Amino acid sequence: MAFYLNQVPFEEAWENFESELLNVNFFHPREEEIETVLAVGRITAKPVLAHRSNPHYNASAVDGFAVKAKDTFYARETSPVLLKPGENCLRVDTGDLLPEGYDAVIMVEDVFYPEPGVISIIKPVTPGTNVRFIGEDFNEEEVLLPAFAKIKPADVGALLAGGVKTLKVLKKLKALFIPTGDEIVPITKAPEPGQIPDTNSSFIKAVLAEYGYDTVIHSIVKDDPELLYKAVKDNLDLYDVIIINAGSSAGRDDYAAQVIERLGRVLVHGLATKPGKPAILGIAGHKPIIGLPGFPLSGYLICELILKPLAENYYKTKFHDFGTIRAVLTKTLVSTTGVDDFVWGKVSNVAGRYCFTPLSRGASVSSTLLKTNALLRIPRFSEGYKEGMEIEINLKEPLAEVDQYLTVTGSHDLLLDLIDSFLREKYGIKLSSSHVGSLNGIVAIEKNYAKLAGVHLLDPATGDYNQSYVEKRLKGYILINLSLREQGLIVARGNPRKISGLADLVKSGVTFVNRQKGSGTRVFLDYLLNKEKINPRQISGYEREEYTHLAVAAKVKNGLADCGLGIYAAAKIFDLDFIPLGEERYDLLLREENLEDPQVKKLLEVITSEEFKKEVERIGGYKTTLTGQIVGKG
Ligand SMILES: Nc1nc2c(c(=O)[nH]1)N[C@H]1C(S)=C(S)[C@@H](COP(=O)(O)OP(=O)(O)OC[C@H]3O[C@@H](n4cnc5c(N)ncnc54)[C@H](O)[C@@H]3O)O[C@H]1N2
Ligand code: MOO
Repeated sequence: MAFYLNQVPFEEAWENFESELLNVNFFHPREEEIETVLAVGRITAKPVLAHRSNPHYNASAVDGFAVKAKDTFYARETSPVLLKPGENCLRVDTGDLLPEGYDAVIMVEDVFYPEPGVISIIKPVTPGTNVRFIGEDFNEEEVLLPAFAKIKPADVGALLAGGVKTLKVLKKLKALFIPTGDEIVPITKAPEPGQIPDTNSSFIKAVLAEYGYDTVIHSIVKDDPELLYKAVKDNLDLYDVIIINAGSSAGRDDYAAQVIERLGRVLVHGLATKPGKPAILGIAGHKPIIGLPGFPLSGYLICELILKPLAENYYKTKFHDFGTIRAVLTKTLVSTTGVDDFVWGKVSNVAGRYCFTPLSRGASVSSTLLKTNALLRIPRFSEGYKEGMEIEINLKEPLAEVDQYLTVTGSHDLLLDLIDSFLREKYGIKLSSSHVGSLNGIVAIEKNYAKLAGVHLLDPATGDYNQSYVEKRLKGYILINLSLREQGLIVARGNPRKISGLADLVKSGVTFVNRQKGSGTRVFLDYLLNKEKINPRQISGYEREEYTHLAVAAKVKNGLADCGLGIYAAAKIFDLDFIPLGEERYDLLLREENLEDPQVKKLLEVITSEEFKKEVERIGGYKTTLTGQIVGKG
């Protein structure tokens, strides 16, 4: 075996892989003939020549009268030339064949009708006026498309005009995706604890489709080296690329490398990347075999780093490249040297500059895939990047779409999802929210990392909300109320622990799930605990932190905690019981200058609309008496 879980820089690994594939002639074009009408997105294998000229006959370019130019030579306003349709001129329409013997066309609106059966012309025309001659557009045998061109929708029209009904394109790369693992079950089955639904197969197939692969999904192969060996061996001749999913690392049931080695050669096992470390690159029977790490983000990255360039080399074209932009990093990222760290995040435009907010870096976190629109690479010689630095990021969607985002940060509230739906439907604006808690939300507005922040911070000294906290950091700000909302204890349905208030949290056996420090809910809890003279250290689970109301409710629902503090709406969604503890003010904080921002203005239109307020009241646990009103300024 060439390398066993070595850490090879990915460029080096790719170069090694590519040169081995060149040696076995893998990138040699393989072609097939297909119908032009089905060719969009395919890559031409050869130059495509016109089968006929366009136009293929001399045609009138206008509605008018076909004439012989020499007959009009003396036409003047003062001495018009009279012609007789049917005798020395003919009525034609746009696209009609130019009749034999005629060489120009005069538009109907340039002609006068002095008497029936006669037309009068007051300006001469030259031969060819308003005529499209044979081959004016292109001639038979002319090259319409070069080899290795990606066929666009508009190309189809031109090809068909040139009589090209079928053409030679590169055969699509055929990939076989083999999901492996005793714990993996088909997505059609409800997974039992310990079982994992085979989400990778469909996900990676869809990713590969964007790079021009046709992927077939093999049935799930158990962790048995003989079964995996057979699955690969039996299919080696039928596919261009074989992908073995999971079983790539050094676990007891990780057989991918061993199987590849039996059938051919492992070139690389282990990349100096994070995620994606255990990837395997091998060759058997002149075919590339790739061992994809099982975690979704790891597998996705290997698609980007290896399977994408593989296809680009074969098709000699680039796929889904939206380029790079420079953006300000909103959070410090620490990275291990020696490893290229890839971080997915969300980029949006705030106050004329792009801001990049990293998402969770866990390789198994599917929600990162849902939210991301950009990828950052921290090179292996770097220890990371500091918050506030300008960095280069790789876009994963077009810049025009990035510009549609309105960034909201701070505390999480379910109404933000509702606002997002309203904004998308009415104005094509997309809310991009990240949840960092109220205090960090204020910091984000101060640093101009977001246009809005949700805040609900109770000042224990005054009983008022938000203003005193914001004043400490910001000048020129505005607080606009989003809603008054009920906070309380979220407990299991039927309240089996008989919890009636905070005092019950210290009862023996009662477990609690908390919100993160800096969140408004946490401040509220600590305020109440202090008021009731309850020692937080006596609460079992006080140290367990979640980032959203829904996450707290989900913990209670799943029996992982007996109760948590959160809003009524979260309890309702999970069909849990709720013990109200008080009403709080949830406001949106923004810089005064952003009040005139077009996206912010639309958001204010949404939240002040009756339609929105009605929807909010329907959810329950919210009051809209102050919604949309300026409740603080400074
Ligand atoms: N001792 C070591 N342990 C691990 C190492 C290591 O170097 N030494 N590397 C870690 C890294 S990094 C990764 S990434 C994973 C990769 O593991 P495998 O490729 O061997 O995959 P499995 O362990 O079989 O599965 C991991 C995980 O992937 C998910 N999975 C697998 N198949 C599917 C599928 N078809 N659909 C959805 N999800 C799937 C699943 O969550 C598995 O639990 O190894 C670390 N360990
Ligand atoms: O490659 Mo693993 O993906 O770092 O988690």
